[in-house]
Amino acid sequence: MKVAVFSTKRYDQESLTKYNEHFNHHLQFFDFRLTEQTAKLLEGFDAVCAFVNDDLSAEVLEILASHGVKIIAMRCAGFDKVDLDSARSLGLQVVRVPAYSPESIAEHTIGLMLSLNRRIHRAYQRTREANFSLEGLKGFNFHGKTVGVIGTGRIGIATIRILKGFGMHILAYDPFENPLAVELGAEYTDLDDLYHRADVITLHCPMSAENYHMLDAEAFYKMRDGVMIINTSRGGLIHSQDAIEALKDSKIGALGVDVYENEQELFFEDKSNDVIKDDVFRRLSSCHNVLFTGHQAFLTEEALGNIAETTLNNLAMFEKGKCSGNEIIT
Ligand SMILES: NC(=O)c1ccc[n+]([C@@H]2O[C@H](COP(=O)([O-])OP(=O)(O)OC[C@H]3O[C@@H](n4cnc5c(N)ncnc54)[C@H](O)[C@@H]3O)[C@@H](O)[C@H]2O)c1
Repeated sequence: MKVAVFSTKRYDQESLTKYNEHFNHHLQFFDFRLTEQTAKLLEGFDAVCAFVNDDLSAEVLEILASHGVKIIAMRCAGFDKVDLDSARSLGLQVVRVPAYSPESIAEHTIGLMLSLNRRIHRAYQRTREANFSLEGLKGFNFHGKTVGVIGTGRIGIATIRILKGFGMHILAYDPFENPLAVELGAEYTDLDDLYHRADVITLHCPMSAENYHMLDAEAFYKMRDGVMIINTSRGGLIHSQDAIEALKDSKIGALGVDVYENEQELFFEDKSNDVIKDDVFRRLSSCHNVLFTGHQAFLTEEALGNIAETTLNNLAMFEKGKCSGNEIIT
């Protein structure tokens, strides 16, 4: 298949090229994002391979379909950027990589928790300047504390497995209870109770119209003072402006985020020579108790390999008229 691969970095190109030896697709890499403008380049392509911040709105999908594209292969788990109704009505298939390595995201989640709690990000800066003062670096034991896990799918379960090792009491919320979570000792409860009791809250649910800004001023109000919040899911789950107010009031004691609601303007690029115009981001990132990573939770050797192999196989199965099991349009 002739595949236009958008938003590629060197690590994507290396893993896709390596695994494509078994598939022989014709891959053309673009380092820029898919937008209404770049979609116009796609005459003669059968497929588009897109990533988390590519634009797959109705307008873009219409351009792709008019150029003869038949399938969108998301090389990620989330598909919140794809207008599925339009894809369906245009006869476009959409495939994804549902589970490339839940442990990669779970381990990054724990990395954010530990760094924030024990102020490792601050200690790193200080010791480089021979400042060995411990003032302001006090943390707390995770052992015996309560963590609330919102979303108990693949990544939520992988995270619970690690949290259990810390000796934490685990609360869980998910509209569909997962027996694996119960087996691991998690206690399912409703959101209000989770907000009320959790010392740490970690988000592992997908982004949807219903849960857009699920953590807003009203939700923060119900939480414990000084709560730690971790988001490695999707930026739109947190109302960033409300989070700033909750940080100012010390309602949020620590915020660790790998995703941000306006990340498409920032993440995956070197902006160190630019003046960042996003004031909300600037205010958040200036807080000593906020730790950002730039959507890197997936970035492990194992995850990249699985993403490449599954994506290329999804396309190969479509070409053969077969199902891979990773179709979103059914
Ligand atoms: N930062 C990264 O690099 C990265 C990488 C992969 C995935 N993700 C994000 O992680 C999310 C979770 O991935 P997964 O593989 O565990 O998905 P999954 O489909 O296995 O699990 C998601 C779970 O969330 C539950 N859920 C849905 N709506 C909910 C709600 N409103 N409240 C609570 N739970 C709800 C579902 O019932 C399901 O059990 C993805 O949707 C994606 O946004 C981020």
